[in-house]
Amino acid sequence: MTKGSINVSVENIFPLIKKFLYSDHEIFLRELISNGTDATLKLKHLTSIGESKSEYGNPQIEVKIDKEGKKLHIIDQGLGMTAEEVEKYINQVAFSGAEEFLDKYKDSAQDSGIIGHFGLGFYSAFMVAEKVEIITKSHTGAEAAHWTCDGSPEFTLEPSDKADRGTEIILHIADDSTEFLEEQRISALLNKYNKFMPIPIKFGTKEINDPDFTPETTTDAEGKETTEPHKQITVDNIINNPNPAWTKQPTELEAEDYKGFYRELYPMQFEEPLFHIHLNVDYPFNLTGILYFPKMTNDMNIQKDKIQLYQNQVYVTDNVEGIVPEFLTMLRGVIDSPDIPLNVSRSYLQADGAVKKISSYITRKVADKLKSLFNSNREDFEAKWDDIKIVIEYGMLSEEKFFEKADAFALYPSVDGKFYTYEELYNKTKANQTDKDGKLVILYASNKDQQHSYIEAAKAKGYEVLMLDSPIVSHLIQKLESSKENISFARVDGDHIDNLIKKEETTISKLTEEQQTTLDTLLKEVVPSEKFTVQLEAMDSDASPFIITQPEFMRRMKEMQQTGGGGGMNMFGNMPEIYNLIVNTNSPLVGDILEADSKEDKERLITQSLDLARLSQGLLKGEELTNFIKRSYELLK
Ligand SMILES: Nc1ncnc2c1ncn2[C@@H]1O[C@H](COP(=O)(O)OP(=O)(O)OP(=O)(O)O)[C@@H](O)[C@H]1O
Repeated sequence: MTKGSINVSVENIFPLIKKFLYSDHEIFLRELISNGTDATLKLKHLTSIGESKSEYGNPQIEVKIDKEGKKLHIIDQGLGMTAEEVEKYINQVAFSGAEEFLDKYKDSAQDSGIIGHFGLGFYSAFMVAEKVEIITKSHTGAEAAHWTCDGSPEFTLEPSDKADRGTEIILHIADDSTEFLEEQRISALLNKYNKFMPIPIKFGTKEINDPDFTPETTTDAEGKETTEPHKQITVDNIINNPNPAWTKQPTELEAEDYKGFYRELYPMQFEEPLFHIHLNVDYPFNLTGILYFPKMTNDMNIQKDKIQLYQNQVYVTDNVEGIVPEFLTMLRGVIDSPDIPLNVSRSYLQADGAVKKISSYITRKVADKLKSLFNSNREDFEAKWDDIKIVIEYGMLSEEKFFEKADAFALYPSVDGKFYTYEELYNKTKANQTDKDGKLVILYASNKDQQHSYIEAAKAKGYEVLMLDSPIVSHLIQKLESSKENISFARVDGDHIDNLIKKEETTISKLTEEQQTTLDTLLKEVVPSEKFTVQLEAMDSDASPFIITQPEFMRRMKEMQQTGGGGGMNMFGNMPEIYNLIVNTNSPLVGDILEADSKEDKERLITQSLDLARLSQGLLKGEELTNFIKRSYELLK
């Protein structure tokens, strides 16, 4: 037996490991299973190139709980270690790794974004164990070795009679970590970290129906049929799928396979994804993965953190911030890359060149996929638009490259259910909706019911009205206005239609200057000035007499503030709601107001008309609405 002291400068490293890695104790299992997987894959490689005489076979990794003995076993059939290798890799190399890790992250240990992202390896076992044993037999056939360490720098190393190739790690679970002797806890951990690892992982056994057994049906004397019960057999409970869909080539997979994998990833999700994007690149970095577009609501916040990040099929995190462009964090799926540095902070990640390349590759790939979906089946794409627009619009706002590419597939639906690309929209509206200054005005609505009368007024002029209702639409409009030449967007209820798209011809007012002054004075007496800015306009005589509008600029700034961004524009959020009241001086009703006999009658007509205008904008509520209805009944008498 060899006794020795692990060569460390810290007197006793284990309490430190425990203390600093407190929040992430559970990762020990992932680390040990990863080591077993590495050892197995290394052996596979050696046997394939003839460097090992050992028979590779069908190796698996077994996790076993010994509740009474308070032990947890992790057993692999990988290449194993000789006593010299244990001495070298465990006593010297691994330990210096652990020591270095602690040295580096002692101060930032609170940042659990760092901890748990590898680097600690074998010694993470001491986070949960008071004593650890390694019993290992090398594939070379050398005598097996038995290493024991109780958490102090002292260890023992002696020969063992282990006959079969591979390594068994035995953790004597510490009193404060007995949760790791619970089957459910281990099962949940395996499911979280090891669900897609490349070597089968056995955790206990399970009963299944024997697939080779066909139950016989017998008929008794009375003609009654009885079928034998199914025969149950006990099989290994393999907790992982060693060949998940993303590790395969897209050509090997059918649509059904992608859907199946989605269900495997999100067993609690009953809705099917809309479509998938298979990522597969090996130069200048390695990355595979499958991203899914789920059905999306207009709520942007609740759906993040669904993309899982793996490194060589080992689960790392579901926080892919910085690696996946933000707008795509609303998607689901997996990304697997050995090239993403994991034991560094998030801010470093964002500055890392390789990571930036990965992020822009993903953006490009998503844009290409969307374009091809649009080109190959436009009808289907249009049908899905409502569910995907939030991601696309958000992407257009946040990634310039995506904005450029999205021109080919971003859609602008009309209130009549037609869908235009930007180019189509431009060509369709250019002739009719260009104003006298040569600017194209694109009209839109956000609510078909509320803005019905305004939409109708625009349509009566032959204008096209878009239906734009996602929460970030004001940001998107702002972006489009600044990137496209000579266009502006106007919501249909922003002003009277003739003011939204100003043409040369002006309608002449029927009222004299004097009558207009009288009207203006009258209106100002009745209409509360803190709520409405009165504006006299000579319009078609059959257009509405009173119209309430909200200026585009003000409304948009307020909306942008509500959905974030907008820098220091907080002032808009605090501004009271103020509307324009447009009075059509050519309307017969306005003539009637001027000619009414008494001042009382004049005021009554104004109040009634104002209330009707407010009603059509959904602004008449509460007591004012009650009074309006009362007054209207009076008029009918
Ligand atoms: N189950 C095992 N079978 C064979 N060798 C092993 C096994 N576990 C550990 N080793 C050896 O011990 C070394 C140190 O392991 P450790 O987990 O500390 O670091 P690592 O696996 O090299 O890196 P990482 O920090 O990413 O885990 C390994 O590189 C390997 O040579």
